[in-house]
Amino acid sequence: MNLDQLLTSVPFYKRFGDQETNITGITMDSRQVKPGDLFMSIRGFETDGHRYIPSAIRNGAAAIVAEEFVEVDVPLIVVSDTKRVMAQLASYYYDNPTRDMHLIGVTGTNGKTTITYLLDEIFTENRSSTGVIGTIQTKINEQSYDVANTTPDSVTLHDFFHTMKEEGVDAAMMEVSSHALDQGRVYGLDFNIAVFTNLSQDHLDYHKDMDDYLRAKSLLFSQLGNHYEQGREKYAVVNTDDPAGEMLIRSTAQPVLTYGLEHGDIHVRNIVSNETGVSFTMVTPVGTVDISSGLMGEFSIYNMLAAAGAAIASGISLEVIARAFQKTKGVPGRLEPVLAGQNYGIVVDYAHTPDSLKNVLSTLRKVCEGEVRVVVGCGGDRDREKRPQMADIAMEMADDVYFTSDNPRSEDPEQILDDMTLHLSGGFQRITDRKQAIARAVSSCQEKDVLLIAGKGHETYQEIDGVKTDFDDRKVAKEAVTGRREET
Ligand SMILES: CC(=O)N[C@H]1[C@@H](OP(=O)(O)OP(=O)(O)OC[C@H]2O[C@@H](n3ccc(=O)[nH]c3=O)[C@H](O)[C@@H]2O)O[C@H](CO)[C@@H](O)[C@@H]1O[C@H](C)C(=O)N[C@@H](C)C(=O)N[C@H](CCC(=O)O)C(=O)O
Ligand SMILES: Nc1ncnc2c1ncn2[C@@H]1O[C@H](COP(=O)(O)OP(=O)(O)OP(=O)(O)O)[C@@H](O)[C@H]1O
Ligand SMILES: N[C@H](CCC[C@H](N)C(=O)O)C(=O)O
Ligand SMILES: [Mg+2]
Repeated sequence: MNLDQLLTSVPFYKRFGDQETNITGITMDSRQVKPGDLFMSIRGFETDGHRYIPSAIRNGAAAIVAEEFVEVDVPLIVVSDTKRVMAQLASYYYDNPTRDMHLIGVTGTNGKTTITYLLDEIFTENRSSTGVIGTIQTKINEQSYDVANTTPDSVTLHDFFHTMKEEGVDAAMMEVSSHALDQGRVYGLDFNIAVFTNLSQDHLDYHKDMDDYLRAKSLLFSQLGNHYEQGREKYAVVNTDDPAGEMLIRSTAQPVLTYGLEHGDIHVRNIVSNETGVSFTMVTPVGTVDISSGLMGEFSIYNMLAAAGAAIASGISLEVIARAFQKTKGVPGRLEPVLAGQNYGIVVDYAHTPDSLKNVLSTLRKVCEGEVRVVVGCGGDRDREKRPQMADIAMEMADDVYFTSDNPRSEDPEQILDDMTLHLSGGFQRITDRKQAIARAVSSCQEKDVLLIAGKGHETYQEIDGVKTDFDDRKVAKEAVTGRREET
């Protein structure tokens, strides 16, 4: 594409060098630059992309976008915010793919992955062709792609949406993290529906405080635009049982569907919750329907209400929604049972925040006839404030606690465990090696106990000292059960 044509998508810029230039790709990483690419210089958290302009040009960059003047012999475009301009350029370059599909964005501290999976199941039940972007994978129809972030950068996103359009996807659901909103990764995407799940302690390594975290979340709702200008049905779907919901409602000009357990446009009656799942009557503005699902716990009802809200706003019938909830197999690594022929329960779950740990432990408490045991750690290079909070929850809610490592990344694992445990007076085991911690916990289990292995869920690695090695809680737990059986 011609550079002049591409630049029509950017309202304000200064151009140096007016030679005719053809652009054959957009990239923000000098190491990925191919001849003909437009190189975006991004000031990041680790380094400054402007430092790599010479290396981008050596790799064949045809033009540079930067936030300051630099002497180069290819066209230079100077703008005030390269991250957001990158999103505008990517939208134009990939022919605004999200304008041609139904796009649902889900934000909130917990439940995003689960809700996008439920929406995928609902839209598939409705015979749509679907695309999903999130923590576990990007999925376009049946094809799966690996992802480095829950919400990728704007070029990767537009590339995915372009592929979705080519593959005939008509409904896409994506997780929108607060980091992505803050960094403009989703800027320029044309969302039809924005969903809010809940707000609780996390990411205070990144956001200044909880208000700052909520402000980032609110960008998804202000981005929904103006209903009348767009001429397209757009909705916000908001959990009003969460106090943060009100602020998000004020952030959007679009109509809002609220949900909550007892109050809200969508709410429930007659909840039955046990070890086989939940059932309830769902009351909605378009009618009432009985729901029965194998998903466990009150928090799963919230996730179903959020997904139902987005589906109802998309015009999908209650019958289709109920059928999808009935059929759902759940999400990998979310309350996933480990079945190795043992007479006690083992569950792997991605709870890595205080609120999610509390929810999962309280769900297991209600169904466990024996002792509840937990193996849990906290991630390195992430929110330090949540560490003692998660430890307190484990101590209060479980009968037997094993503190261990969960992706220490560049941090000293002992320091993380100190943050979790130094304020405690005992009554727990501290085993830094996660495999050993799981083996010890498994060896303590008696008939009818339940062991929760929390924090890593679907992850298949452990990152120590910046190096990722294979590690899958589900496999390690199975091996521990087998090992215990062979010992006896
Ligand atoms: C802290 C953070 O959010 N970092 C994100 C950010 O990278 P960064 O700003 O640190 O980039 P940087 O390393 O400083 O580099 C700056 C620029 O120089 C460029 N560069 C760098 C080196 C070089 O040789 N050449 C070169 O061109 C880089 O490509 C980049 O454009 O922008 C990148 C592209 O979008 C992200 O991949 C990266 O996510 C990192 C990997 C990360 O761990 N992020 C986490 C905190 C995150 O975003 N998590 C949320 C989910 C959280 C949740 O919901 O639980 C997510 O959406 O994934
Ligand atoms: N609505 C909810 N409220 C509280 N906790 C929840 C809720 N839904 C799921 N959880 C808990 O949070 C964990 C993560 O769920 P899920 O992966 O759906 O959330 P997420 O928002 O995508 O997380 P991430 O921010 O890591 O992408 C689950 O394993 C479960 O323990
Ligand atoms: N998206 C989350 C994942 C946390 C998962 C947990 N296993 C950890 O490594 O902290 C984050 O990056 O904060
Ligand atoms: Mg997720």
